[in-house]
Amino acid sequence: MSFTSIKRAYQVISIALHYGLDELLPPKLAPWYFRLWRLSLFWLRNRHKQKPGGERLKLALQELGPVYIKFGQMLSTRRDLLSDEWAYELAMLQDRVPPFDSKLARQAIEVELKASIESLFDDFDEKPLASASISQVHTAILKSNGKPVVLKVLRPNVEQQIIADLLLMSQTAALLETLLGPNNRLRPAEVVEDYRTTIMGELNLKLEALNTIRLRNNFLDSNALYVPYVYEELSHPRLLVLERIYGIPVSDIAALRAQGTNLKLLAEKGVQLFFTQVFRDNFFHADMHPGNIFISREHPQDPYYIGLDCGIMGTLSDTDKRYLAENFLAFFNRDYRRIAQLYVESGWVSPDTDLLAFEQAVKVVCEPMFNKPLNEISFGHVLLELFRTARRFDIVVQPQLVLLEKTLLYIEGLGRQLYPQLDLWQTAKPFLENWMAEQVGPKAMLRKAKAQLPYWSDKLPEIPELIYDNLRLGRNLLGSQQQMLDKYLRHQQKSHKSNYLLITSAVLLICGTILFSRDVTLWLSHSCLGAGVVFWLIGWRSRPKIRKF
Ligand SMILES: Nc1ncnc2c1ncn2[C@@H]1O[C@H](COP(=O)(O)OP(=O)(O)OP(=O)(O)O)[C@@H](O)[C@H]1O
Repeated sequence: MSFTSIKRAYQVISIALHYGLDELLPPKLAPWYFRLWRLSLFWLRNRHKQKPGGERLKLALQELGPVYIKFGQMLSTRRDLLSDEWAYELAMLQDRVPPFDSKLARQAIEVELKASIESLFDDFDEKPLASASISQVHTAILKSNGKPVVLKVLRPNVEQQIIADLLLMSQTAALLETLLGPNNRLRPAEVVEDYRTTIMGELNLKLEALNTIRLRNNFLDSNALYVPYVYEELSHPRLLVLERIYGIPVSDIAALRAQGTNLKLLAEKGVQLFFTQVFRDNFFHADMHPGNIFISREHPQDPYYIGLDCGIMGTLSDTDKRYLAENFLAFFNRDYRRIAQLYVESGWVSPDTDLLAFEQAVKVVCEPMFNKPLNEISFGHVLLELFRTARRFDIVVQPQLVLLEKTLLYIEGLGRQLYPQLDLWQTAKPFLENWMAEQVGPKAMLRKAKAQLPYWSDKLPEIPELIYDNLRLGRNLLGSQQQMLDKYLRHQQKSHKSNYLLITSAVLLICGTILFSRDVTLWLSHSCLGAGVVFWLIGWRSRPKIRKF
């Protein structure tokens, strides 16, 4: 451990203790040696005793800096692990942080471009447009086409800070894992691993550039989503150059109302967008917080979304998608047995799961939701509750489904904020039903056959040869089977002959012995005994050898 990591570890510990996070640990995690260690750090008192636990955790993460803030934001979506109160507090974490020196930003941009800013851009604004935990955004005009662009550049040394913090986090998680035992519900190591994948993805702006291009291409002809153009040739792992957009932040409802935006249509488009990304494209934006979503200023009667920040994208396997759609449909048909079966069939829970008990548990969580009018039921909460229930039955947590659940919660929250009467089910049901019909109907068979076509056209030339080989193999097999059968029959015949001789020999020997003992004619008894011995010898010699067939 280097001096810097020791210093950071002390800093983390002192902030945690100042907010009394040690007092929030369950007794199992605070054995006597932990309490002794805590007493030895007597000068680090809890200075926020009067505040509730969730708020103390939020404040501590905020003070610990960007990596911990993002961690808290991610944790806030793990409602299967946290109570609602804590999840709510963590969801309020904001990662707006003071900007870093624009000289450093300029330097970093020029290193990536291997050219001076002035040679490629006009009007580079030294004052950042936005400054977040990982990057800072500056505006400029691209010299080559005169179009406004933004330059998103990573903070200096952000990678080293993140790697150091992640190391500390995984060491703490490993310690907690040992203290909690293998069957713990909190799974700290898994949570930290999830986070590592997410944050490391955000550190590579080249990846973000590729994701943005792919999402943009998926929605090129759409009137629901616009994704800014990426200047790929100017984008690098630490720098992203994008078309500048001038939308209204989605959270600014007052501005949206002022320009007469059709909020109902906007909310419905949001839900459709989500389902299109998940079910049609299998590529969904998984960081849909309000800072990343803007609304067009043009034709407010038919508004569209503008999506930014494609650092974290999710995909689902075909099987996951199908089970998910069936899950929603089964839920709205109140078919709880089907839900339980789906969880087992998809492999999300073990095949040994007690289906009846699981079905009952699903019913207990789902049935009360129907006490609400249909337009108040939240898809996100249905999914969340189902995962929570499945957790009791040892669900294997699927990171891609957790991402999806988080995105769904965002979309719903957003939709209801824009248009509180939004009937999610009515908006999504036709989409899901159509999709399901396409997956199982004759159309789906035709599509799957089409998808298999390249494989079969590749294999087709080999087919005659394969048939010939198989026929020859079959003929050889038949031949050898016939031989085995003949051998078996010969063996049986020999065996019968030998048994017959041995039995005759036994009868002659017994008769001979009886005649001899009763002093009946001597030659007769001796002949019987002699014939018995001869029959025995022939029978013994003609018995078949023991062999395997
Ligand atoms: N193409 C763009 N046009 C106009 N403004 C933009 C553009 N891209 C980013 N911004 C502004 O910069 C802000 C931060 O950008 P972005 O969300 O991509 O950064 P980030 O570091 O990934 O932030 P976060 O940590 O919140 O995810 C956005 O909220 C938006 O205000």
